Amino acid sequence: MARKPFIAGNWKMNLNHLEAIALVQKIAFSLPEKYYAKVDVAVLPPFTDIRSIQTLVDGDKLLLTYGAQDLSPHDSGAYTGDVSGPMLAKLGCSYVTVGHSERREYHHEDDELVGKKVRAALKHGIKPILCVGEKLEVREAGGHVDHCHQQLLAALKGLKAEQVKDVVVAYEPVWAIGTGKVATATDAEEVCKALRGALADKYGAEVADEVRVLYGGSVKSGNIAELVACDNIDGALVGGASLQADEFTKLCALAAGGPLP
Ligand SMILES: O=C(CO)COP(=O)(O)O
Repeated sequence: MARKPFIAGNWKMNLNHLEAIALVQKIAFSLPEKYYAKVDVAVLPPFTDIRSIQTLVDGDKLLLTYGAQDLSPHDSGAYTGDVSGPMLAKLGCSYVTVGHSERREYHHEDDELVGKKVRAALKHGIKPILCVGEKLEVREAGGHVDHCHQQLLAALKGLKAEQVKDVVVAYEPVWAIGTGKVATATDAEEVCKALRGALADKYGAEVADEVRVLYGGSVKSGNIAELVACDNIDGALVGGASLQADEFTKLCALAAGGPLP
């Protein structure tokens, strides 16, 4: 089955709502609509930008989608500072990142919490972008495939095969994030292929064939083409390069198979 490439821009904690509007307008202006037939594009801004982006996307009927970078495992209640799945769904979010290594590291999120967040997203019709990835010492010890495999299956625990189809998996080796050190396409494909294999073993070939597996970590317009050329890499979760309209547009166009706009 041919999976449509998917490029998601994780803005992390960058851009206020005015800057967010300006960036989405620039992307909309520079990436002609015809590209969306061949690539799905999403931006994942901070919470404070989402309402502005919703208004822009709905008002101008943009084909770009958007989502959030985190959600609470709870629907509502006394959880100061948290934002829930129903709130994100009401804002039209299509995606939410879950288990990003920065949340695992700075907010001590473990696989159990990540799993709860995956289930919270799915419950409200939001596709989780489930991030897995190893630190440098794990890769150097040769444990990267097992590590990612374990993170994946732990987060999906308890889900039915039908639900797993709506999960997007992102392989993001921690040592490649924000460092300029991109994994080689061969290294990225090795893990993405193993993750799809793990999904096939547990949920069946049909599910594994449908799930989109992305690579993330220092992705730019200069390396996206060789990454998406790999059989098991269906696109990218892009950090730094998603903050520049020209670079992000180029990257999306290349993931669509070109030509550059
Ligand atoms: O963490 C990332 C996306 O979620 C990757 O970030 P960079 O593209 O800046 O390396």
